[in-house]
Order: sequence, then structure tokens, then C-alpha cells
Amino acid sequence: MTSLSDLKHLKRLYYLATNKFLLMATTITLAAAVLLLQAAQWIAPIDELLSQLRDLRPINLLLAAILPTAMLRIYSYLIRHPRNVYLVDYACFRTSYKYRAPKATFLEHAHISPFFGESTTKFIARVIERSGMGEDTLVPPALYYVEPDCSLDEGRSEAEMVIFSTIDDLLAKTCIALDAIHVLITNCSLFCPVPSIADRIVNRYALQDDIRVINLSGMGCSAGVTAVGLAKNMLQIIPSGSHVLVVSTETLGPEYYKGNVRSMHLGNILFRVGGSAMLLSTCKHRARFKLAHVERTLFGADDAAYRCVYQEDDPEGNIGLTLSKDLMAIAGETLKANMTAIGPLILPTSELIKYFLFSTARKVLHRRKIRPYIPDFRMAFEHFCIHVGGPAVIDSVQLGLNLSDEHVEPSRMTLHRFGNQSSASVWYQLAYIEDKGRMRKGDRVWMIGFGAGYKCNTAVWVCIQPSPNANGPWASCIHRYPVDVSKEG
Ligand SMILES: CC(C)(COP(=O)(O)OP(=O)(O)OC[C@H]1O[C@@H](n2cnc3c(N)ncnc32)[C@H](O)[C@@H]1OP(=O)(O)O)[C@@H](O)C(=O)NCCC(=O)NCCSC(=O)CC(=O)O
Repeated sequence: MTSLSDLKHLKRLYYLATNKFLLMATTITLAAAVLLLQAAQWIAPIDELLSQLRDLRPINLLLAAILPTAMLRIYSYLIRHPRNVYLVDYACFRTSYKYRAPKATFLEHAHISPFFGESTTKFIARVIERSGMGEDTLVPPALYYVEPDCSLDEGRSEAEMVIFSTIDDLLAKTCIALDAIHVLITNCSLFCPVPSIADRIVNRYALQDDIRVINLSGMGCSAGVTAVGLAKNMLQIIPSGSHVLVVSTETLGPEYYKGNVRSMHLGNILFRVGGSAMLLSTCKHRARFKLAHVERTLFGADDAAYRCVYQEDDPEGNIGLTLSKDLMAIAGETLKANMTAIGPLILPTSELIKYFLFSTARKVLHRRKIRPYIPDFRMAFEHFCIHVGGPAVIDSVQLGLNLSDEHVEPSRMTLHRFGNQSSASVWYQLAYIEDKGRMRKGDRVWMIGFGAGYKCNTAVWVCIQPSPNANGPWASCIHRYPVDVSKEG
């Protein structure tokens, strides 16, 4: 044991030494080598030295003055320049037909439930028909009991069912050794057991004892993008070439709402089982996407935004998640703010000029008859992965960004096949685009997450290498998609 842990510490020291000091050492060695080369010519008797000094050309003197400064500049640039971050690969939980919930089964369950009144079951029936979901979405095993088993144990086993198989898939895809994972970040908004889900993963895979672990909870459906942003930041400070494992999921069983308040029922109706695991690194070798940007927008200071997705007790004391009717408008505002922040980084100059001209004209002419110009984000991205909040969420983003039906197809089809899988849903959409064979090298993807807080977090990816085969969560059904959702419900 002692020798093993000594070995680990030595390895860690080696990493530190190589990373922190390698750059400095290289620079100093280079500088020294250049100086020595110069000096070697000068090491000679003093009169020879003096005559050589007299013979020195101005270019030599200039080089001697500039070289060390330039070296120092290059060194400090390299130190400060952020490292590129890559997505080595990702995996999504493959649903099992065992826990499939056709609409009729879901409704029958609501009818025989001891908790729900008639008006609630009517509401459920109406919304599920209009939900944009198909017949193959997955509910947690806990809901297969007529009185759902919302216990902690059941919650743990639901989380483990999703997370372990997804991580196993990712490990098999990437062939990464477990000790090459230096940071683990998990996000699960509603279910927050002690020890955390992240701790459970460390325990199950016996990850190394110096791994940094971060567990995000209560952060809503945009927390997957938050986790990616966090991974990006961690990769700037840990040894270069390290790996960060990010796991995004939602565990639903323990949070099943048992009351009769409509706005608290939408979660029961729309949320479905799902999970994703992503491996990020600063090493480009075998990476599939490059992370170009992460932009996080939080409207938490605004009371309406803060309360629009809110976990609370209903008047009977049943805990549930209230989804306010204001959600769509607030999501729109957060998206606008996010677009304003990320636009200058990704939009072509022509769009930026148009935007500038329109805003100036509006200011000068005091907004008379000039509508604000919404830049064309279709010029910056080939693909969009929009959080599958519900049909109304997808509709409003489509309208706001002026996207075609094909642009929102991954989002609508994910809702149809898998339901609202919270933070994991954007990864199912990425898998859809890849499995449909639409991803090309160099394509840019905009992942848009919305979530409690209220937040709009987005990530921009650039494809390095599309998936060589369609063996993800869509493998068994991609041939059936797209389906015409307008004919359903
Ligand atoms: C729920 C829907 C599928 C219903 O579709 P419809 O086409 O039928 O739309 P509709 O507006 O006519 O609504 C039908 C009935 O539901 C009621 N209704 C709609 N939204 C409601 C809400 N938040 N609270 C209470 N009731 C609500 C309407 O008043 C209406 O009833 P009546 O006719 O009696 O007045 C859609 O509105 C939708 O996609 N809403 C967005 C759901 C959402 O909030 N998703 C975010 C999940 S959270 C998430 O993913 C992440 C996050 O943000 O954290």
C-alpha cells in the first residue's frame, strides 16, 4: 500500500514538475544556449575580445538586447494563454424498453393513483397529448409501482442504473485508463443524496484518491453546460493533458409530485429518464470536438426569474417543482442576453455591422419604427442543440432565432423519443445529428441550455472528427426519425 501511494505521489510530483517548470526550463535553456553560443565566440584573450567587440555589428548588439526580452514575452504569453479544451467523446444512457411509458400506461397510472383528483388526471391527459412526446419515453422504475416508491434507496438505484451504464459506455469508447481521470464533475438538480452522486462514482470505479470531485445540485437543466464550463476552467489549472469526466443526469423517482397543483404537475408529465457522460481534455489526440466558447447567463437577481422554476411545498405539504407560466418569456430574455454576450465572438463581421447600424439608428431616431435587429445566428452555426424543455420552449427558440424546422429537428425528435431529460438532452441531440450523418468536420454546434435560477448557458463546439458509427442512444430507432410531430397530439 505504502509503495503504491508513494508511487502516486511521485507521479503527481512528476506531473507538476513537468507542467509548471517544463516551459520555464525550456525557455531558460534556450536562452542560455543562445547566449553560450554567442559567448563561445568571445571567450578568448582580452585583446582579441576587445578587437572582436570593436568588430561587432549593430545587428549583433540589437539581437543581444532584444532576444532576452522576446524570450520573456513568449514565456509569459505561453503561461497566460488559455489552453484549448477538447471533447474526447461522449456517451448517452441507452434506454431500455423495460421502463417504457406509453401515454396510455402513463394515464392509466394517473387514473388509479390514490393522489390525483379528476381535474388533475384530465389535465395530465390534455398535456401529455400535447407534450410532443412519443410512445417510447422512459419513466424511472420507481413509478412502476402503483403507489410510486419515492424512497432514497430507489432513487439511488435509479441514478446508478443510468450513470454506471453511461460511464461504462464512455470508458469503452475512449479506452481511457481510470487513473488518467483527474477531475470528476457531476450534475443532478433534484436528487442530492449524501454521500453525493460524484462520491458514488468514485466509489464504484475506485478512482484515484487525489481526484478532484465537484457535485452540482439544484442548478436546473442548464447545469450540463455549467459543468462543461467548469471542466474547461479546471483544465486550465491541472496538469496539461489531464482528463475531466463530466456526468449529467436527473433522478426523478424521489421527486415525483403527489399533489394536485397544475404548475407542479408539468415536471411529472414532461421529465423522463436520461443521462450523459463526457470526457474532456486539453489533449487533442483522438478528440472529436473542440470547445470554442462557453457563455453563462444568470438572471437570479430578478425575483420572477429566480422563482420561475421553484421547488416548494404545495398547500397540502407535497413537495414538487413549480414551473411558472412566465418561464417562456424569461427564457427568451436570458437567451437574448446570452446572444448579446456571445455574438461578437462568433458572428461574421457582416452581421455585427448590421447589428451596429440598426442599434445606432434606433438610438439616433429614438426607436421610431425601427425594430431591433436580431443577428442571423444561422451564419455562425451549422447545428443547434436546444434544451428540450417542452414543445413551447422549442417553438419560442425557433421563432426567436428564426431557425428552420431542420435546425430544431434534433430537439423535437429528442423530445419525441426521450422526453425532457433535463441537462442530458443536448447530448442526445448531438448524437441525433451524428447518427443522421449530418455532422461534418469543421461544423459548428451551438448547445443551448435553460434552467432554474434562471439561467441560459450555451457552449460552442467545433467538430474535429464526426462519429465513425451510429451506436449511440438512437442506434435502434434512428431509421424511424424524423417523425411528423404535428400529426400527433
Ligand atoms: C405544457 C405544454 C406542453 C402544453 O401545451 P399546449 O399546446 O396545450 O399549451 P397551452 O399553453 O394551451 O397549455 C395547456 C394547458 O396547460 C396550462 N399550462 C401551461 N403551462 C402551465 C404552467 N406552467 N402552469 C400551469 N398550467 C399551465 C394552460 O393554462 C392550459 O390550460 P387552460 O387551457 O385550462 O388554461 C406547453 O405549454 C409547454 O411546452 N410548456 C412549457 C413547459 C415548461 O415549462 N418546460 C420547462 C421545463 S423546466 C426545464 O426543462 C428546465 C428549466 O427550465 O429548468
